[in-house]
Amino acid sequence: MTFENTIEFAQRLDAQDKLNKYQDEFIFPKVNDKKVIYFTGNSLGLQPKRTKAYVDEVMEDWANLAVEGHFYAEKPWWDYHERFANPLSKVVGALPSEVTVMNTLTVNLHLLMVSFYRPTKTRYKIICEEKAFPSDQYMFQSQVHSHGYKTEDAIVEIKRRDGEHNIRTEDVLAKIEEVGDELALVLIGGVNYYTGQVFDMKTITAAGHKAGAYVGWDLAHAAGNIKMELHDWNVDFAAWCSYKYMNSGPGNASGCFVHDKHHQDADLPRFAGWWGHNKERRFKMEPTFDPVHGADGWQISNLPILSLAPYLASVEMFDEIGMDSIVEKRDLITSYLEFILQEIDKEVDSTFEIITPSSPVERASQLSVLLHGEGRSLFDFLMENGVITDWREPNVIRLAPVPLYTSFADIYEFGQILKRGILQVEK
Ligand SMILES: Cc1ncc(COP(=O)(O)O)c(C=O)c1O
Ligand SMILES: Nc1c(O)cccc1C(=O)C[C@H](N)C(=O)O
Repeated sequence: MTFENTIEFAQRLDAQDKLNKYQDEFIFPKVNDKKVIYFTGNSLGLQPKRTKAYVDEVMEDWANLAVEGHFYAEKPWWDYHERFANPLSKVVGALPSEVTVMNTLTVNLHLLMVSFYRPTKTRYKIICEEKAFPSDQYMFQSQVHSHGYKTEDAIVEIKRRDGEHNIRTEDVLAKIEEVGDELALVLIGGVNYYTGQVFDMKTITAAGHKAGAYVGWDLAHAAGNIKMELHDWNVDFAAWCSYKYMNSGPGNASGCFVHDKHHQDADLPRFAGWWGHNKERRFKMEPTFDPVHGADGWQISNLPILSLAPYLASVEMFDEIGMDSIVEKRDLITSYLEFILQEIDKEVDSTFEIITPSSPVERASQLSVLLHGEGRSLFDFLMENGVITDWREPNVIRLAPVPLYTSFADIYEFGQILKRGILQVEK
């Protein structure tokens, strides 16, 4: 499609957009009495209007039923999490038994590493990406230390080549082969938080397995953003937060995937708690742990229903829309944003650079822009003028035109604000 940098063209795209009506399903903050252009759904998604009713329902049930709500609420709390299995499995390409919701992301990755990072004297290394999200780096360091290994020996980072912003798949595969028999685990962010690069999860997972390692994915920036086939790709485990593209609220519950080939493996260690115990016998208060078959068997505690309520509102919305429609609009609107950035660049002769891959296969709903010249003051200008982006050190702004609530007209308007900003900041 040939794009145009005009409001009329943007409005024509909006008129053809099947997801356009969903913008009205979300609550937008306002700046100067005008709803913002929200580009930070990769950090915290907007609040869907329907969420409040889900939370109110739990509050009402708690008020009216108290403890009886566990079993007699319209959506009983004791198996509330089972409502996620179907819709959430479709979001990540899994069998319903392979997904569960619990805890928060880093906590879940730690818990899954109890099962899938079991180093031996000879096979103890973890491969991850250079500059992984800091929480992942701290997690890797504390995991290898807890097993008695040294960071510099046990953690192998895949580097970017000099002068390049993204990691090449061939370099990931070469590193996996090089580490070979010493490799215990490959654990990478499916979509890199800083650059927005989408990794080739299928190929990397197969390579990790060929080397005899387990392969897991941190899907914080992937869930609700890209289409995945975790089951078919034979991924061992994965976890994601629900507060970014899945709009379930600040710091909210995490989703987990454990491949069904591991569900019956009694030798797989895990940290247990009563919510992972055989559902029929959970309230018999037996002394010996008998895990639920499926990802639910990794649960530990009685679930926080007030956290799950917004997440349920979200997965039901995703189920209604489907990942195919999201991906279709995502690719178009991301390309339109890229076009607008390039147009503004030509018009004002700026010095910014898009560091996200240009191939639609390697990117999703995020363009990261390296600000060589304009820097922090341009970011401040955008924020003051109702464009909510984020700043990541040393000098990158990330723009996520989330397909569920961003219009093509927003992208056009953003271009105009950006142009004004660059001209003003340069003065
Ligand atoms: C890639 C990635 N991993 C981990 C985290 C940490 O998530 P949490 O604080 O929910 O554990 C985030 C975001 O905060 C992230 O983007
Ligand atoms: N969870 C966050 C928070 O509570 C405050 C600020 C940022 C966050 C984020 O989620 C950051 C996000 N993971 C990122 O990609 O930068």
